[in-house]
Amino acid sequence: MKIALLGYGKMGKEIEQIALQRGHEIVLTINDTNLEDLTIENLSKADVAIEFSTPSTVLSNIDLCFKASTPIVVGTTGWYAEFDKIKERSLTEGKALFHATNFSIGVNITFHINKVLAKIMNAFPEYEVQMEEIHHTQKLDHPSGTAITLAEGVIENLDRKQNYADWLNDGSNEKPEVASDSVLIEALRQEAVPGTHTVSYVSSIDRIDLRHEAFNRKGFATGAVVAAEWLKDKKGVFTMKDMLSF
Ligand SMILES: NC(=O)C1=CN([C@@H]2O[C@H](COP(=O)(O)OP(=O)(O)OC[C@H]3O[C@@H](n4cnc5c(N)ncnc54)[C@H](OP(=O)(O)O)[C@@H]3O)[C@@H](O)[C@H]2O)C=CC1
Ligand SMILES: O=C(O)C1=N[C@H](C(=O)O)C[C@H](O)C1
Repeated sequence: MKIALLGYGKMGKEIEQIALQRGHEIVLTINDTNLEDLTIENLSKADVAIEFSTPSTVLSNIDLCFKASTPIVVGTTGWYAEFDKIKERSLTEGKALFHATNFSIGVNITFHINKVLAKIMNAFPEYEVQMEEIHHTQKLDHPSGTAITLAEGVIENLDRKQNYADWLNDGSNEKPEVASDSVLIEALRQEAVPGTHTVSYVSSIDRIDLRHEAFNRKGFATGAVVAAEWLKDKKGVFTMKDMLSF
């Protein structure tokens, strides 16, 4: 396949390596220094675009891919408040969009277990649920997209939780008080951490942790390339659970 990489930073470069290993061709790479190449004409030459840029640039990149009718795989996080509008436009205009807050298989297994665990915990009100995400210091958004997906999995399945609260713990602020129906997500920023997520249930006598730790970015990048291969020749809006068989 001919692939356009929208965003050629940490993830764009990792995706390039995996895509080349899998026999694909990179026909366009875009970062902040060559935005003049980001045209409908250039995008039309690609079979698929893979978008890992920034929360402030992703929406215009989706728009350009829709105009070029180039299927797009989106890994960028921090834009999901606009998701419903984008989904409706994609469906109305007959475009192809694959989105995921996390493309790694390990995290998607964790998403599934998280939902099952949350359902079980309805019977055990003595446990309080809390969440932690740790990422590298360059990360622009908080809480992470993955943490939001985990929180949504809890909220859908654990009757005593209705929403989540965000706490960027940079050492300068204290743990906030949150309403009893809220899941607190603590975001920590530490040098070079690719992404670690923990969902914890804590009682006065013990603690259960569901934890995923990425050792590097290969899982995210491989998942994005496999999603691009899967998306080819499809129309509609898809995510990992459409592609995975569990
Ligand atoms: N869904 C998933 O599995 C994963 C998602 N992510 C998400 O992917 C995104 C990117 O992460 P990461 O690669 O670590 O970030 P980086 O900061 O390393 O890379 C972002 C890239 O976007 C480029 N860029 C800036 N403006 C534009 C534009 N208008 N169009 C296209 N590219 C542009 C930047 O260029 P320049 O360097 O010149 O500024 C840079 O190359 C983040 O939102 C992150 O949360 C990350 C990992 C996994
Ligand atoms: O910014 C990152 O690096 C990551 N972002 C995604 C997120 O916000 O969940 C996925 C992964 O954790 C790495």
